[in-house]
Amino acid sequence: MAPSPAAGRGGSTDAGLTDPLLRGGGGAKDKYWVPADEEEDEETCCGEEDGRPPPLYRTFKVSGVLLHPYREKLKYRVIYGPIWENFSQLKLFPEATFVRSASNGRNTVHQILLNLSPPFQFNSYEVYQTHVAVAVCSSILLLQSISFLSSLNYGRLLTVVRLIAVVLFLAWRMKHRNSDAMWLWWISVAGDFWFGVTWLLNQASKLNPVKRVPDLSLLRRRFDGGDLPTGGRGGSLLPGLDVFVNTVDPVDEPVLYTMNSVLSILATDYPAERHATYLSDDGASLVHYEGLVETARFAALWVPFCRKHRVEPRAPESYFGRAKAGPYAGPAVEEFFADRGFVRREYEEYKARLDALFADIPRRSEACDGSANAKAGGGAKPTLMADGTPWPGTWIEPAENHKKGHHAGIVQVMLSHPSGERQLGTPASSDRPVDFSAVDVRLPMLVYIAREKRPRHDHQKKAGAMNVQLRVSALLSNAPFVINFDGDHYINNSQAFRAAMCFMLDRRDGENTGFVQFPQRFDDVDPTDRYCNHNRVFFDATLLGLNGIQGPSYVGTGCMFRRVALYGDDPPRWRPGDDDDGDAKAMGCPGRYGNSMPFVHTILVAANQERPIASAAASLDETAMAELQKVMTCAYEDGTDWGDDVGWVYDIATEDVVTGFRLHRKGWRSMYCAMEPDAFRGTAPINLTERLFQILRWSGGSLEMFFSRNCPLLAGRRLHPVQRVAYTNMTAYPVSALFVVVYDLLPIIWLSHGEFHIQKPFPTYVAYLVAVIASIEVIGLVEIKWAGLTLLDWWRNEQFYMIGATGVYPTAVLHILLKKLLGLRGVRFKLTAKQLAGGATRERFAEMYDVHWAPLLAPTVVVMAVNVAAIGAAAGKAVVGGWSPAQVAGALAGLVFNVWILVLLYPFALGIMGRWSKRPCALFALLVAACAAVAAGVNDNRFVIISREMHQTQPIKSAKNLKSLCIEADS
Ligand SMILES: O=c1ccn([C@@H]2O[C@H](COP(=O)(O)OP(=O)(O)O[C@H]3O[C@H](CO)[C@@H](O)[C@H](O)[C@H]3O)[C@@H](O)[C@H]2O)c(=O)[nH]1
Ligand SMILES: [Mn+2]
Repeated sequence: MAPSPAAGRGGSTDAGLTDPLLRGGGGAKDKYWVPADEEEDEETCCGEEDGRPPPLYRTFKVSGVLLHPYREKLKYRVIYGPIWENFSQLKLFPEATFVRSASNGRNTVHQILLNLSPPFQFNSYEVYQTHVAVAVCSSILLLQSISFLSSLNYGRLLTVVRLIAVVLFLAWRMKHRNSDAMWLWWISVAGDFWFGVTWLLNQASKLNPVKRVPDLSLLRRRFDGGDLPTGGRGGSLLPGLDVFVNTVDPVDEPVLYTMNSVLSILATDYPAERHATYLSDDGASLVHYEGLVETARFAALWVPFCRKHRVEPRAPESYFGRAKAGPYAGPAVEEFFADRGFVRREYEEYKARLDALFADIPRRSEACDGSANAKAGGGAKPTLMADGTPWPGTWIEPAENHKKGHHAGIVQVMLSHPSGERQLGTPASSDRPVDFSAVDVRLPMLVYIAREKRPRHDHQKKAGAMNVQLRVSALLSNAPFVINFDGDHYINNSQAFRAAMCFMLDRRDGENTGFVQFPQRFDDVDPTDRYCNHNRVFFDATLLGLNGIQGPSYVGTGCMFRRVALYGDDPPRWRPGDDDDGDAKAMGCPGRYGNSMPFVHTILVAANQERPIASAAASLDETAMAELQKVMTCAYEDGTDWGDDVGWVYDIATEDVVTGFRLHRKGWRSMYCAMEPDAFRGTAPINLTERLFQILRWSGGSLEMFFSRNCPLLAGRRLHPVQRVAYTNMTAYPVSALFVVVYDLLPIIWLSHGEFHIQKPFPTYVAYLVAVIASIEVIGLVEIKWAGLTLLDWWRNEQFYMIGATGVYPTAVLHILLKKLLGLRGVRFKLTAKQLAGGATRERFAEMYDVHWAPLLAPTVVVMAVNVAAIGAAAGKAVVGGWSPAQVAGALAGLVFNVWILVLLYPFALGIMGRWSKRPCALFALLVAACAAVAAGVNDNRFVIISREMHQTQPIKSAKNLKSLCIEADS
């Protein structure tokens, strides 16, 4: 049974945090979601009575979409059923007023009036439950008012309608092979066909969106106390979790972000003895190492402070940076302000120490040349650690064995694994006026890793780094689950790990769940999201759609994995035979995993979810250290399956999608987990060029995947058929851009030939186009309704598709062609530089106004120029050309097209204007001037003569017509 709301609030005494609310896109938008019964029916008939644990999450499906404009006051009817034990609970929800109730014997129906004013925020579990009820009742509302559509949502209906329109359109085009240039006609028919097919593929994966909402209070009761035989405090039974954080460069990826990410992980609400954090530093820089030392020290204050006052979010930079703090949730409000003040001052000092590292380390090394210098050999000045010994990683002054791409492997346990018992802190003292005598002050394990790098060895970027983390963590803590973060992503909701565990531990499909993906969310994007960094259509619509099939794809960060799934194990559902032994043998085969026997032994153990983590870490003797060093070497993976069937996948710019795909292909399913407040947040590139390089990497990587052995079309039968369709579309999409570019450049022909028709009869063609394009937009609008998005999200998505399609995607296609035909390198993993959030000194979003020229920008500039020219020429000809009304109409249709392209490319235009883009009217003026210039150019002598002589006697019909007229005029 679903828990009663009371359990949600008071159920757990120890952490009693407000259960974070399950993202619904906020308020009334969720009226489109109803509880799904098919997964639940089993559970509704048999609760705990038959000895099986209740489910840890609930499933919701889209029911239908109200197309009428959003109304603030809606009448809902509420079913009195499993959701509430008692209707009086409704009063917890102040916006609800009771109207009346009626019963038919089976169900009691309550009618309530909800007054939801957007944006509507949920802040307690009870309100969420009401929210669920609202979803239930809105479906009834829909059933009554639009019964015909009750089972078929509008989106699906429209999809069918559009499909028919597209088929008719293509049939009509094939029947009327009539154009001013047949070769172009063929290209455009091929393009239309391709657009139709890819649209259909895309739509297929969105037909059954599903939302799943974890039940955190139930998880707490079952695994943290309450219902447990071990009972209460410290006796958590949650499984172990290894957390991976990746970083490369302390400048391009500011150390402060990375350390905030680490702090938010150390302080998260998960039993300290059950998780361990591994920071992988691909630059092997001393700044990261010493920064982590400082962080471990500061964590001793920060983590207990977060626990004591139940602070959110637990990354100090964003906690102290928030303009408005959330409501106080802890038990010691009287001490809060003093404590906070103290911690804040300490944080400022800690930040200053981090900053100082950039000056201190060079100074330290400068100060003592002499002996250490000579010892190191090679003449280069060594970079010294705090104790005066040379740093084994990269040096400021590069030297053999101490430079980027060439250095030894380093592993260092910064915080060792804590004991399983709660450990209370000390009362306030003079040097630390914060009372921790009632707070558990244990810190989880923290490890620094810099893998070995050798010249002429492909280190496989992020995927390589994570595979090393996987092996090192196996030897140290070997948790059955792992979660990975990019260095700039921090935990924004301390319940996130628990939410993901609800999916992993659920009795229905938990054991077949290979990974749980959270959506990516970003701070510091400009308010209008000029470059579509939030990418909401993908994260909130596409991934929800996939969630209804086999699960969302892996998107690189904020994703929890089952360790054995990464090792290439089969999900239980697909394991051959009854005995797990055969499988176990394959799993333990060293050739596959490399020749570290201690590592191979950890593999079978990793499947055991109940085992507490990290006993090994306590006794790190020399042999253990040697083994750790061994699994970090470049040579370790030679001749093994690492990067292929084991771990994160290599030789591709987007390790993420392909790794998730490999798991899906094995038959694992994945789950999508969105929460309110957002589980994790990171930074996004808001400079146009950085952003374009990012999507170049994504589109190039996708194509590479399509043309590799990981092509979705080649996968076996364990991949769900619709999931296969979705992956095909997800990897082949850049190809469409070739046709988009052709269409966008069509005005060239028109400019050079005068009037030109790609398809005749032209008016019918235009009518079809309008219908086909309009319907796709309407479907898009329906989609944003159920996905809970805004018009702006959708519009930016449209715009950015066009920007990508004009320059980036064709470049990606070119890359892959060169790679396949000439064996050149494919798209590379270029690190996305992160801007430091606008401090007092820096202008906010300064990066957005920086113009970095790159060849990648050129094609889009050409497309813009061509369309501006077309507008100008049309204007010029219309003024002096003496056109017939039919011609003017034709030109107007063309004009609409040109303007549409320009409107879509508008953010790009702003991007290349740099600082001028702060005054967008300048752009408009520029456009008018450009048009006038082109129009004047068109207005050449010949043209004037024709228009003067032939004025109104002979309309110019086509290029040929024009030529003959010229001859006439000349003679
Ligand atoms: O040699 C390398 C290069 C990169 N990284 C790390 O990889 C992460 C992602 O790199 P970033 O430049 O921030 O890429 P984004 O474009 O922001 O990344 C998106 O796209 C990537 C795939 O292209 C995914 O891996 C990421 O998770 C996803 O956020 C960062 O933490 C880096 O530190 C390494 O560890 N080693
Ligand atoms: Mn990133």
